Amino acid sequence: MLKKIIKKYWKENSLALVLTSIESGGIILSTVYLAMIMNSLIDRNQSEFIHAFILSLSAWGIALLFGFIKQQQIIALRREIVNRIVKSSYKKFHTRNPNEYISWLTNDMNIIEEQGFGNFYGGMSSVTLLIFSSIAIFNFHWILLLISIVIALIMFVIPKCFKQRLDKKNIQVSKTLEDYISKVDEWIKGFDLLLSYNKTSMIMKKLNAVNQSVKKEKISLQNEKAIINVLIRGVSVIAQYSIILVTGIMILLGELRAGVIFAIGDLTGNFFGNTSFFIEQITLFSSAVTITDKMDDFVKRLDEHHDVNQSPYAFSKELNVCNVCYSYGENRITIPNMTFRKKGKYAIIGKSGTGKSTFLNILVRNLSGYEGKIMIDNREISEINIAAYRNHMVYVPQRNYVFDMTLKDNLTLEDDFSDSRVKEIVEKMDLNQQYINSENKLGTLGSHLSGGQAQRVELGRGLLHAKDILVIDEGTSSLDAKTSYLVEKNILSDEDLTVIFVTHHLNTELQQYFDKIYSFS
Ligand SMILES: Nc1ncnc2c1ncn2[C@@H]1O[C@H](COP(=O)(O)OP(=O)(O)OP(=O)(O)O)[C@@H](O)[C@H]1O
Repeated sequence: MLKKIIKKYWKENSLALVLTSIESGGIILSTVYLAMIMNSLIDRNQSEFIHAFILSLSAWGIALLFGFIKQQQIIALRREIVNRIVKSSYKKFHTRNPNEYISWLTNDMNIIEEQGFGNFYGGMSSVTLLIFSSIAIFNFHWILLLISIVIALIMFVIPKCFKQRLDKKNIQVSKTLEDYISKVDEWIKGFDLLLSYNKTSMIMKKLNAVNQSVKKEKISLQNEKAIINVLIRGVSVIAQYSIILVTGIMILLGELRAGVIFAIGDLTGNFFGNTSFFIEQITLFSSAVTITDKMDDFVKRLDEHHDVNQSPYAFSKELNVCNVCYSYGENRITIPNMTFRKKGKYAIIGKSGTGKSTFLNILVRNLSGYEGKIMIDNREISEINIAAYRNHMVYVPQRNYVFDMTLKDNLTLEDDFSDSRVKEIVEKMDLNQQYINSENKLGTLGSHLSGGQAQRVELGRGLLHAKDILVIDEGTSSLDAKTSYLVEKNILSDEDLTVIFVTHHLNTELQQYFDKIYSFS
């Protein structure tokens, strides 16, 4: 994926390359500018002073611009990853622990930022300095440059021998970091529970264990890098001495003047120093690219896109469920035959584990690969464009999810709804009216709300967005009898909606509102 991004932003990269060259040139010229500034001060030459000063400022300006462009690349990569995650289907998204995505966008981005782009641009800078030194060495004698190039090529072979091991270690580090994020999420969130058991020390124990693995993998990666660097620098030192030796011989043979010996050390130091630096940087850069391979793999397995502007579709008569079975491996679940008429109200009851949530997940097309038929107005649901289908069906899942936004934003999900409609929903859900225009946020995962309030926010969101069919999975399980009666009655009184309501506590007083009650066994 990184390769793709680099290709896509090649124009900016090549610009950055030019800027790096100018920046490197600027670094060398800065001494000249300083000398010019000092000379102009001594000579009290005002125009020369301004000239040198502007040149000096321009060099630094370019360096700053270069830094800005470099930053843009990382932003682009983050955006690309988020874009790909957003486009994944329910099934693909859940092939991974959500914390892995968090790790991609945090840890992996840091690795790519430091080890990837940092080295990429550093490598570009070395190339420029390398070119300057080569020109200078060539100026003395072409044989010196030829020998330098041959040794430099040998140096390029060294990291190739270690490439596979380095890539593997980079991936290992990235994986242990994913694991670390997952464990931090799992155990830190369990704090309240563990506190009541006097077992918060478990957090320390579990996180220490996974931290040790991160440390071990990082040290192992660091060792690998150190071995490569020592070898490259070793060859670089030997190369410098060899060139000095050759220069000495050439002076004795009368091919070069004696003064060259004083300059060649510096020049070869620059040449081989930058060659080894370049090799190190490019090696680290290319192994950072390997991390993005796992993201590519994820993207290749995406099969479905959420394009909400797809062809229109309308629910006009009825939805039929006929001989549907779903298997989780060996566990085969049989769904009873059911019919849901437009604008009808249906309850689904049944013992825990009989497949009610599984059915709802099939119905809202989170799960595919079922046997049997689910027909909506005589059309198999899997044949309808998924985005268009979801536009008509709203699903309120068993586990509610409240974002750290205001009540209004949580209900509307930042869609356009009139204030009066939002107010009506807040009333129907028996939520506090004073929250409607409040700027107060509801806290991460609704931490500023009670369990029952969070559930009513989720139900309100569903009711507000539902156009045709509202599917609710135990949506009132955290509410007291009086509130759940009120909220359920308000939902069931909506004449235009088809409601499919899974519940463990069917309110006898509300039975009259249901057209049919289906029982799972
Ligand atoms: N992702 C999954 N992987 C494997 N098995 C699963 C998965 N989800 C559910 N199951 C199994 O499928 C069966 C039906 O689960 P489901 O959640 O649909 O039941 P339910 O009737 O909704 O239960 P409850 O009333 O307790 O919510 C259970 O045996 C459950 O263990």
